[in-house]
Amino acid sequence: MNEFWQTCVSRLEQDIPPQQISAWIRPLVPLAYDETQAVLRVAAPNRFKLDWVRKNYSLRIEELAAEWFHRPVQVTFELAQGRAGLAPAPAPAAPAPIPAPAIGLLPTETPLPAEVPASSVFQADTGTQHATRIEAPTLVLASQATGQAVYDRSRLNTDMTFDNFVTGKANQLARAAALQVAENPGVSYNPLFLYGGVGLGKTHLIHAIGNAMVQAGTGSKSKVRYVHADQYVSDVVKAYQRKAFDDFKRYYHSLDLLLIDDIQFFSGKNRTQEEFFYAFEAMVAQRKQIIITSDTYPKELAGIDSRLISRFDSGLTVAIEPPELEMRVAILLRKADSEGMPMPEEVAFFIAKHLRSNVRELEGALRKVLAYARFHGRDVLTVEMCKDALKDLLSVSNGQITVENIQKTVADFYKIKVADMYSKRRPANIALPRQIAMYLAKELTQKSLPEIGDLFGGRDHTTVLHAVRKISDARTKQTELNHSLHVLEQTLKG
Ligand SMILES: Nc1ncnc2c1ncn2[C@@H]1O[C@H](COP(=O)(O)OP(=O)(O)OP(=O)(O)O)[C@@H](O)[C@H]1O
Repeated sequence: MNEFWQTCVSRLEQDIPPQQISAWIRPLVPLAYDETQAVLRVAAPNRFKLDWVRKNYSLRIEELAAEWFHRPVQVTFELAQGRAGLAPAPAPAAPAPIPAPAIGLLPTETPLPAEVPASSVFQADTGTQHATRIEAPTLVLASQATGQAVYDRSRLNTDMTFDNFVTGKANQLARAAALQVAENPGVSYNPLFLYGGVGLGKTHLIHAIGNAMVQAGTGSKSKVRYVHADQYVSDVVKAYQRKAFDDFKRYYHSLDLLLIDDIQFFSGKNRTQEEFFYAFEAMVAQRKQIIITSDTYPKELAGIDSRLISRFDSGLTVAIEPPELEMRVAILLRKADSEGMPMPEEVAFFIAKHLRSNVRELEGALRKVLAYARFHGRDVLTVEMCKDALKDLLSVSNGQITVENIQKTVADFYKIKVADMYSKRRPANIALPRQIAMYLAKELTQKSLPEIGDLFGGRDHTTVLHAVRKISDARTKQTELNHSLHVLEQTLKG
């Protein structure tokens, strides 16, 4: 069941932008598949998400389920027990106090996509006087009382702060740099460039900087802007369509703080890169702070103009690495606490020992354990309960380094599908990670070359040998590759 769900989410990721995946798909929890009725039950964390997902994604999920289970499948959605669970990860921008009505600057004039009915974009938060629109594609805050919609222009997620950012060896440098920048924007490190694998806290940290600046009064909310690179690209497209580049430039060049997430999405988008280059130059010249995140360090970014790469590297570049065991435990304890269900240390150690790759994965596991506990009416978490709640996850990560672990970890790291590890496809962005996974399989497991070949879609042992030689040779010559391998080995060894 969980295997189906993981595959289903990866397939949806190919069709749906990442922010919408985070907002709508990740918060869903597959509950059960009834084989006799061919019914798949899926839980949504609240009524709004439930309605939205049912309307917009149920057909696609049914198609994927039919493909997986080899028969027509009906998907039913229900509210998660007690509407419990962690906030979706990463959470969409959080409700904030309603600011004074804003006159839309270009990015706030983004029309709703055609399929979004105006009546459904506001989610009433029972008992409160505000409503929140969730990522479709921009965040809107509205006062229900007055019916007056205003945009939160900063797009800051107020849930992501320094206070709730757990620190350890893996991220202490990044956090120190982020704090320094929040205290001295525009003068200490400009730009600050944070890079690291998926789900390691880059987005969290840049929101924390924005929130700290707004709170300290060093950045007025209207002059701080968080933007995902995808959104920036779409703002450029809209400026194009409306011949509104002057507005676009005026808006971006006037910011005090620009937080731009996942810059690797600029790859191959030349006009976007050009506009960003001008914004960058204008802001840095005026000592306005820019903070960038990416899945890799500047020189490794593919499809990005070398002028930009050299600018990215001109401030401070810091890595966030996968969390070590103690940090994973600390994160679990902290997050379980904030969910009102304290976790005994032995339970946190048990989960952390088995799930090593990133914080988002830990949050997912915690969500499952909490949902399981609530469903079974338990108020104390135990290791036995975790074994049951996480059995699908644990069978993949059973504490030992297996070829399956390696394939999943490498696929996550390079953002490709696990299925690509066995497929016959050979584009370079897949072939290299696959060779790396073969190399690690040889290094870190007892498997023979033919056994490894079998586990990689029935490849010949000479193919594996070639990959092992190639990667071990390349790592002695390429510092970047060596660094990536080091991170992967660390993740796998926990
Ligand atoms: N050190 C940490 N302490 C507390 N929570 C964390 C920490 N690191 C990450 N998280 C949480 O893990 C989730 C994923 O983090 P985040 O979205 O910041 O990752 P990311 O590095 O930006 O990933 P991606 O590259 O996939 O966008 C978030 O809910 C975030 O709050």
